[in-house]
Amino acid sequence: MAESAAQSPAPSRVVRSVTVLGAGSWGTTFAKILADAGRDVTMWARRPEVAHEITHEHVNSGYLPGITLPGNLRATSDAAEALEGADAVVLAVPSQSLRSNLERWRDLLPADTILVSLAKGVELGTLKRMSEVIGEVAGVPETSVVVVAGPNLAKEIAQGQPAAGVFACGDHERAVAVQEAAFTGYFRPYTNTDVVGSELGGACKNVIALSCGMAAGLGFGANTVATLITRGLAETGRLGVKLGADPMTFAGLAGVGDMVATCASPLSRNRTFGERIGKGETIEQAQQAVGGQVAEGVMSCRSIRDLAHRCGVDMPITDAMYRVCHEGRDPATVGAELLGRQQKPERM
Ligand SMILES: NC(=O)C1=CN([C@@H]2O[C@H](COP(=O)(O)OP(=O)(O)OC[C@H]3O[C@@H](n4cnc5c(N)ncnc54)[C@H](O)[C@@H]3O)[C@@H](O)[C@H]2O)C=CC1
Ligand SMILES: O=C(CO)COP(=O)(O)O
Repeated sequence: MAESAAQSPAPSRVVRSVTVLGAGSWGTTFAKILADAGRDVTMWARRPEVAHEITHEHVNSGYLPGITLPGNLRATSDAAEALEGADAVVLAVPSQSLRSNLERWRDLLPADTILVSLAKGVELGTLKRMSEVIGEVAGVPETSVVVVAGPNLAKEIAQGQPAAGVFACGDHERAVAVQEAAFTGYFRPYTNTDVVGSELGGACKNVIALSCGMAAGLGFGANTVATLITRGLAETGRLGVKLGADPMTFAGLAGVGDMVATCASPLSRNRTFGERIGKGETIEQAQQAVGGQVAEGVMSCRSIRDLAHRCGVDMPITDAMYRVCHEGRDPATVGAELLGRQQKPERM
C-alpha cells in the first residue's frame, strides 16, 4: 500500500542514544519510555544517591515509588558524563529553573543534538515559552526544539498504562526522529508542527487544573469542573490564537486531552494543590501535599496572566488563580466574582 501523505515518513535522522536531564517523575518516566523502546538512555540526577539508586537498584523511590525501571537505564550526577555523544537531550526540569540549569549544561551539549523539552510553563519575567528559552540559551533556532505535550500523568505511564503524546517541532524531521525513539507498546507519540499551541496548551492547563481542584475542595461537582475545563480551554485558545497558534491544536492531545486528564485526575499535582487550597489550607500546606514536587500552575498563573495582559487577551480563570495564589484572596470569594462577571456570548 502506498504511504499516505498523512503518515509520518521513516525518520532520516535516527536517535540511538538519549540523555535525560532531570530525574523527577516525568523525566524518569520519559527515560523509561525511551529505554523500553530500545534506546540507550542515560539520566542526570541532581543528587548522586538518586543516580545510584536508578542505576543499581532500578528504582527512583522518591518520585516513582513501586515502579521497576528497565535494567538498561542508567544515571549519573555528572552532567558531562551524561551528555557525552547523545543524539537527543531531553530537558526534564521545572520551567522556572530551566534557564539556569541549561546555562550550566550549554557548553556540554553535543553538536547538533536534538533538544527535547518536557517542561510545561511560561517563564516569569521574560514571559517566554520553554522552546524560546531553550533556543536563546543554547544558541539554536527555537524551531529546532521538540516539545512534548499531551495527557501524560507520569505515574500511569510508568505503570505501562496506554497513553498518547504529541511531539511538536518546527522541523518535522526532528519530531519524527524523537517520535520513532519513544514509540512503545504503551506510549503512542504523534507529531505536530504547532509549537506555540502545544506549549501554551500544556502551560495553561496547569492553571485551569488549580481552579478545578479548588472547586472540588469547595465541595462542587462535575458541572463546575466541566465549566472550568471548557471555559479554561476557551481562554487558552484566545491567548494561543493571538500568539499565532492553530486553534485546532486545542482540540487535540495538547489541548483538550491534557486539560481533561490534569483537571480530572487526583494524580495531578496542580489539581491536588488547588484542592488543598479550596479546603482552606495555606499555600505552604498545599505545597507539602504535592510532596515537594512542582505544581507549575502556581507560578504560571502569574506569567500567563502577564502574557495575556501584554497581548490584550481576557483570561478570567487565570486571573482568578493569580488572585488566590499571589494576593492571598479567598477561593470562594474569587469564584463568586468569576461567576458574577458581565454576561456575554459563549463565543467572542
Ligand atoms: N509529572 C508529570 O506527570 C508531568 C510533568 N510534566 C512537566 O515536566 C516538567 C518536569 O516535571 P517533573 O519531572 O514531573 O518534575 P519533578 O518536580 O517531579 O522533578 C523535577 C526534577 O528537576 C530537578 N531540578 C533541577 N533543578 C531544579 C530546581 N531548581 N527546582 C526544582 N527541581 C529541579 C529535580 O531534582 C527533579 O529531578 C514540569 O514542567 C512538568 O510540568 C509534563 C508532563 C507530565
Ligand atoms: O502535565 C501533566 C499531565 O500531562 C502533569 O500534571 P501535574 O504537573 O499537575 O501533575
